Amino acid sequence: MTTHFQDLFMKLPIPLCWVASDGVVLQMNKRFESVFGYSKKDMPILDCWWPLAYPDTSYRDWVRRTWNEALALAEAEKRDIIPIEYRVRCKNQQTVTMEISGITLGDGFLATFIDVTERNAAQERVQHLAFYDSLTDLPNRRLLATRLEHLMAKLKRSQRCAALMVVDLDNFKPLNDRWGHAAGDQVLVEAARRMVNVVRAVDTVSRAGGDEFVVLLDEIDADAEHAARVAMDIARRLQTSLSAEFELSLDNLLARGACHRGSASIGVVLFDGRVARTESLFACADTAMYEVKRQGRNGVLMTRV
Ligand SMILES: Nc1nc2c(ncn2[C@@H]2O[C@H](COP(=O)(O)OP(=O)(O)OP(=O)(O)O)[C@@H](O)[C@H]2O)c(=O)[nH]1
Repeated sequence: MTTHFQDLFMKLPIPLCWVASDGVVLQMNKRFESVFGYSKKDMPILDCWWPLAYPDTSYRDWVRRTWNEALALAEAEKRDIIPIEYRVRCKNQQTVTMEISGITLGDGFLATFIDVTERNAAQERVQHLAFYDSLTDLPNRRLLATRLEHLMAKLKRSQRCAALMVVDLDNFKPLNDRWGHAAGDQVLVEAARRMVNVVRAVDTVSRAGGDEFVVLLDEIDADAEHAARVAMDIARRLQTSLSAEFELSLDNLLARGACHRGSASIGVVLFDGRVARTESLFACADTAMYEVKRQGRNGVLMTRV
């Protein structure tokens, strides 16, 4: 390298590492050392880099294979090394996600590194916001709809029954009015936690909005009578869990020992893979739930489509 380019190489604000074809690390720039913490002392040859950067052996094998393939392709087709994302362990034990690419240079290659850790985390946050309720962290309507579609496809094959429940908390507005919105929020979060504890991991507890939740019980049984008993049993357990006292532990309320005794009205619909329109499930469960409200709240009513 001429002095001019040597200077440029060392000072460029992205990590760079130049490796010869025999695996000798010819040079890394300052940014490489500051980002990863490794210097030429740590990695005089490329073989030292792999166990440092990728301590997990199976992940390391995958990285080496994909990197070598990308490098071979770049050499064969005389073009840049295609960028691939790798999780790299730094010397300070932190892991960063890097988009690694580069160019073939001389008889070796020059690797370039772009830190995509933050970008990926932001994408995950956006993705999460699109499918989960921000208060309770439960799946939202959108994710519920997707899960219901998958379940319908499964039920068509298995010929089993499943159940959908609309769970609406009773007298939630007076709670908000008396103790404030933050206290109401706390009850919603706790109600969500309790419901999740009642159902199986394959089931879905989602928040439909306000104080209304929708619970989807995945495949229960092929025998409709037995499935109905199981669904009713779970609905009753949900009802019981929501009737237990809610402690309101907000700072300003603690002194007053505030608590809330809630209840819920639950409409259940049992169905199988023959249902043509999933909207009808929501309508049936909703109607059943409103009937419970009409009869004085705090109850469960089941219907079938
Ligand atoms: N704290 C809190 N309140 C909410 C939220 N979303 C909706 N609400 C309130 O929840 C209440 C729900 O209304 P309703 O279901 O009609 O009230 P309810 O008293 O439970 O009536 P019943 O269901 O007939 O027993 C409304 O007062 C909304 O303002 C929220 O995210 N947090």
